[in-house]
Amino acid sequence: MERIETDLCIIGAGSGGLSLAAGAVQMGARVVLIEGGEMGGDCLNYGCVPSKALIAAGKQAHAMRTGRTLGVIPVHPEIDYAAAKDHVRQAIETIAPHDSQERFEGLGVRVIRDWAKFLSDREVEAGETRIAARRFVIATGSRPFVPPIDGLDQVPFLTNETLFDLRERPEHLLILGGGPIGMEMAQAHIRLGCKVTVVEAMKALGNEDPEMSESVLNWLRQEGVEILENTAVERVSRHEDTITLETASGPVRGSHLLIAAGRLPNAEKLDLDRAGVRFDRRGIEVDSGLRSSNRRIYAIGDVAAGHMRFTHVAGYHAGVIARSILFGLPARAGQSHIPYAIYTDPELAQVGLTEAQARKVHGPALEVVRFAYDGNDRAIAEGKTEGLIKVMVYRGRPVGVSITGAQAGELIAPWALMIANRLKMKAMANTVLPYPTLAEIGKRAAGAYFSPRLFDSSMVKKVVGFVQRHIP
Ligand SMILES: Cc1cc2nc3c(=O)[nH]c(=O)nc-3n(C[C@H](O)[C@H](O)[C@H](O)COP(=O)(O)OP(=O)(O)OC[C@H]3O[C@@H](n4cnc5c(N)ncnc54)[C@H](O)[C@@H]3O)c2cc1C
Ligand SMILES: NC(=O)c1ccc[n+]([C@@H]2O[C@H](COP(=O)([O-])OP(=O)(O)OC[C@H]3O[C@@H](n4cnc5c(N)ncnc54)[C@H](O)[C@@H]3O)[C@@H](O)[C@H]2O)c1
Repeated sequence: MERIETDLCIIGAGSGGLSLAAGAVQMGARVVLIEGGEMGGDCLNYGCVPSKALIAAGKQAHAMRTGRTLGVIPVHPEIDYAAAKDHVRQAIETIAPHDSQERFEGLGVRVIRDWAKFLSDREVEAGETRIAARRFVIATGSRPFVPPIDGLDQVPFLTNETLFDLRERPEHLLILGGGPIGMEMAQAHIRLGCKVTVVEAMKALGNEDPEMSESVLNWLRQEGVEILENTAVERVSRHEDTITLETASGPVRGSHLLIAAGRLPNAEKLDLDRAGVRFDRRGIEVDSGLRSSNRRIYAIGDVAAGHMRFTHVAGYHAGVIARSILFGLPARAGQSHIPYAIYTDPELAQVGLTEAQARKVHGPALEVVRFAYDGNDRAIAEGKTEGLIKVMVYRGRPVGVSITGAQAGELIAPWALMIANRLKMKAMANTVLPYPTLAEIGKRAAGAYFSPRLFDSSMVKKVVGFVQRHIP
């Protein structure tokens, strides 16, 4: 048994753990990084990267089937599903060196490839190594939640951990769960020539502003995705090549089943009770500085309870605790400035409060300004006029922005900057943007905020009248 003493021991080499390890070692800390599975975690191997690569393949197929309004005669593309998966693999392999053991060892990190568990609040064991550290960081991520449905254990099903290895094209993909994973994969698969049915127990994209999610769901339905909402699955069975989901409104049949019903934190196997770290089904309990119930042990990313589960959040958490661990400075992780996007087509992006949340917090003083894509020249030129931005403004500052439409994930960026830096709406209105760009949609929303103040104001009219009459 090898024994190591170090400044910082990080468990999990995914989005959070890798960011922290790279930063900490380059700032002079001795760092041990423990990874039991694949370097790069969920995002690289089973999440963001493969899903976005498959979405790109679907987009390409969709472009070939559409375009008549632009004068391009649509064709029926021949889909090679296995080759699309080759593209997925290629994308992962291209990015993998950046997250690799070799790269981190090159930076000076001691990387241990095994599963870690706590022996006490000062010591962790991983395979044949015991690590004592001044601080521990748990960055073990999450895994798919598989609901306890009668018969499911007898039926082969896919999750995000196996879907991207599937090489035969599903004839009819059933998706249990209409969250971001379910809807992104539904659209990618319908575009790659599968039939797709989503069965959602409550409301699909139910965490989003309903006006925004409805627009995305309508689009998906138009493309042929069947979305059954408020539909509970009572039993699952398989007969030969057919999987059947029994629901109150009748059976739903398909050839493959993807479970996308939410996530569970990877916490149980860490023997956290030995370290005095409290956790529950939502994850490891953390304070505003991401410290667990044991102040020497932090939790970041998907495993931290109550925080949004995104790659950029895990990276942000790494930055927050680096300040506290490396410099002993106070640091807290906020949520109100965190943007995200759902990469359906059209995309859905959000930062800060939705309209309903903002109305609850700010009451009648809240102003909501809107601008539709069909008023943007670039959107018209490209035939992408489906979409909307809504900006929730309180006392001259945006407190939330929702966008659906082409490139919503890109268009949310300046609003994330505005909210993170508490900029006022005039910062957006004062910005000059190139014409014709979709980015002007944001500026037009800021214009919609100022227009009534400028154009409906008797004071403004008086001042202008005075200047015109009296100033030579
Ligand atoms: C299909 C899908 C699509 C997604 N798309 C996006 C997207 O487009 N944009 C976005 O921002 N987010 C997306 N996400 C979410 C994103 O992947 C996660 O939020 C992110 O990976 C969380 O990072 P993390 O560091 O907390 O965990 P992970 O990246 O999952 O890393 C955790 C690591 O810890 C390791 N580990 C676990 N237990 C132990 C142990 N006991 N010992 C040693 N190692 C251990 C695991 O093997 C894993 O490698 C997606 C997720 C999925 C599933
Ligand atoms: N673009 C992105 O950034 C992106 C993409 C994919 C995933 N993610 C991350 O991964 C996380 C997980 O995504 P997800 O879609 O699995 O989770 P989710 O929790 O957002 O959605 C799961 C859905 O499944 C439904 N559900 C649960 N049990 C069910 C059942 N028995 N039958 C039918 N429906 C059921 C829920 O009502 C919910 O709508 C997200 O929260 C997000 O943070 C991000």
